Amino acid sequence: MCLQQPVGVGANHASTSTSREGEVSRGEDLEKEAEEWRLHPKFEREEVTVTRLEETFSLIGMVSAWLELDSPESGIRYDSELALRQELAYATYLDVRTVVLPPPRNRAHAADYARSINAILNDTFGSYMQIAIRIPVSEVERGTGSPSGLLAGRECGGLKSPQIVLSPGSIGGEEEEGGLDSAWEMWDVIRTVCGYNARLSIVLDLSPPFPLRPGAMDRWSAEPIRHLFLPATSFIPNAKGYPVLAKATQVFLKEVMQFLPIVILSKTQANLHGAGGSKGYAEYIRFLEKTSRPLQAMRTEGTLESFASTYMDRVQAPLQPLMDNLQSSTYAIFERDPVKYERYEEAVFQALQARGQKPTVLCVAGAGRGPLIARTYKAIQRCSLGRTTLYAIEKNPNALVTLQERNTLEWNGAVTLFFGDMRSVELPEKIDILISELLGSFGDNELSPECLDGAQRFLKEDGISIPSFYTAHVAPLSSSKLYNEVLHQTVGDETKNAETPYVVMFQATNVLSGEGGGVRGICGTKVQECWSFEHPRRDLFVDARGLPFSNTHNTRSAHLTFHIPHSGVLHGLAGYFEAHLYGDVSLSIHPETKAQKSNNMLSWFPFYFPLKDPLYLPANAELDVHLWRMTSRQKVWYEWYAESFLPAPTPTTSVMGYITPQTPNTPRQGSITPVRPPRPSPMLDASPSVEGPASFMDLGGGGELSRVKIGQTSLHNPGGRSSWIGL
Ligand SMILES: C[S@@+](CC[C@H](N)C(=O)[O-])C[C@H]1O[C@@H](n2cnc3c(N)ncnc32)[C@H](O)[C@@H]1O
Repeated sequence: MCLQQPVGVGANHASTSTSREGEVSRGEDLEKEAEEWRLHPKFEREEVTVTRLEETFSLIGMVSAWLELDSPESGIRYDSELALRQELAYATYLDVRTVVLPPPRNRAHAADYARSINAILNDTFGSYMQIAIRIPVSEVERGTGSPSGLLAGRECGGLKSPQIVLSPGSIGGEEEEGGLDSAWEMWDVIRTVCGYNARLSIVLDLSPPFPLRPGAMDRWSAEPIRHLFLPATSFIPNAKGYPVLAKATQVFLKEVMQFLPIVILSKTQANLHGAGGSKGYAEYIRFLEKTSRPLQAMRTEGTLESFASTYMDRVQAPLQPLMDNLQSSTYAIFERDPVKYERYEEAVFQALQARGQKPTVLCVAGAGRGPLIARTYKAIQRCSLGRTTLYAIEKNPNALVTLQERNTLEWNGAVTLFFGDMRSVELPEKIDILISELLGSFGDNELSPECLDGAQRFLKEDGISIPSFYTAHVAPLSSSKLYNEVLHQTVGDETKNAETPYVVMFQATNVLSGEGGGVRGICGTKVQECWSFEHPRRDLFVDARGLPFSNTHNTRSAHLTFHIPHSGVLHGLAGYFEAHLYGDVSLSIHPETKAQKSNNMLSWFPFYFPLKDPLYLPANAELDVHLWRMTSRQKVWYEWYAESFLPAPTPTTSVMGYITPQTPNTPRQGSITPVRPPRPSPMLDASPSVEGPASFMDLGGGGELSRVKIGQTSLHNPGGRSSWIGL
């Protein structure tokens, strides 16, 4: 929907007539015409490229590229917004569902651009229309700064590669460094001002140059990318002259293909490459699609990705198997896991083997529909060692019926079933091996610690628990999709929803933390351990029945510090667990160990602690995360809170060892004078050479750094007011 520039836009730039009089009169005419247009905007037939409904099915409308919603001149901004409304009204008339807007170009006026978009999103017209903002990933080329805000991308259809223009001094005089993150920052301003409106998305413009800094593109995977814009100029010829993409662009594209974006190719008819013709570009994109690992994993049966493909980025309330009685269909989903039960069988097998010929009493606590009994039974048969006795406990009366049936049909009555809560049921004798699977996505969130504390009284002195040990882990997460999901739920109020942890199969997310100690060298790893639980616990004070007096020993707290190498927005915390079953057998959903410990295990999606309000984190920030596991007599709950800091020189510290340049007022050349190290810039993204403690030296420092606080979240879920797990 390419329009000519209406008279109103830029009319106050005026003309170059030869005579002064003519100039004045032409100026007046233009102004009058502009006023008429402002009052009643309308198109002439020859100003539009489509007119009929039949032409607009699946059409993506390209809004005129000359619109300057972020012009430094308020008149141009005003007229641009009017012209945009005119185009969108016409697009709505023709039922166009998606329109692409030209990129913001002027960081200093990104808020103006954002305000206009927000006003338009809140207008009644086009309420089904997706507004896609074209965002170029290419970094600012030094020296292109111009206050005019419009250097490129003016031509119709916006096929020219847009550039970002920084107004002089727009980012606190740090133009050079600020440019690195400008495109993302402008997008961040727009979506924040627009309240994370679900109708707003990104057309990621991959026009060259493609950013090569490590981690520079990661942040885009946490944003709503619905389209990719790929001009033929992004391609390079391969040895035979066919168009291909450079390695870094290929890697990025293969990764984002899991979001199923629409790829918009342009200039394919321009004969820029020797072979392949105009179809060569699309054929190459299809080839990348076929070799995209995440996409193919989603399409291959038996993988976690294919199992979870309909759950991607959907927040779900965690199960509460202690408080609720699960449905048969829920158990059936667990039982599809090809890995978890195999791991348990192996753990029981190893534990039995370690006991040799000794008679062994085993108990499966929380047996559900019996898959762990079946695997324990198999492990016993595989061992064919000494005499064994097998008990099972289940508190869900409905599942007990299935257990009774299976015991008769499959296990020849070899299992003695007990109905009730493992914290109160009595067994006829002490046992050697206690097998349970009461783990949640965060390890302890389905109250395995409390249940097993109650069941450990069955264990003999040297008895073992499978699992024996588990740990909870977190990482700071960015995802506008998840933020939206939590915000726009149909049930519950906003506070309650934002103070509830969820289970989510992450897709459009980005872990913001980096490895390495950060600028001050004190930060932990990318994903950090919060706490652990061990079973059985021999140090508990117990009553006459063998039950703990209180549950205070199961409270936990964690204070973790993360290094944030690239600027980003924190929307929540990702949670994971690792569990040691027995011997060398473990389970894990920790992103760095899951492939090695329990690859393709389907039973657990990661945990997600949302934030009520997003927290902006500049590059090189430190994020302190506080997490608490709290308990009362009736319930267990989590509280969470985060603070952000920037490394800064200690105010009183002066550092010896810098050779100052000679000026009339400084001592003779080569003398050593105390100077204060320059502040590491929040605008300068960390590169591999600036991630460790030594990096500060690279930044020109060398002195002690403390830190200044720059932000915080509220305390989430105090007293378990919004979410808790019933005991
Ligand atoms: C996560 S399911 C696991 C079921 C089955 N073991 C499996 O792996 O598929 C946990 C089971 O433990 C049961 N359960 C939870 N807490 C219990 C308790 N305190 N006493 C007895 N059963 C319990 C639940 O009813 C549920 O059947």
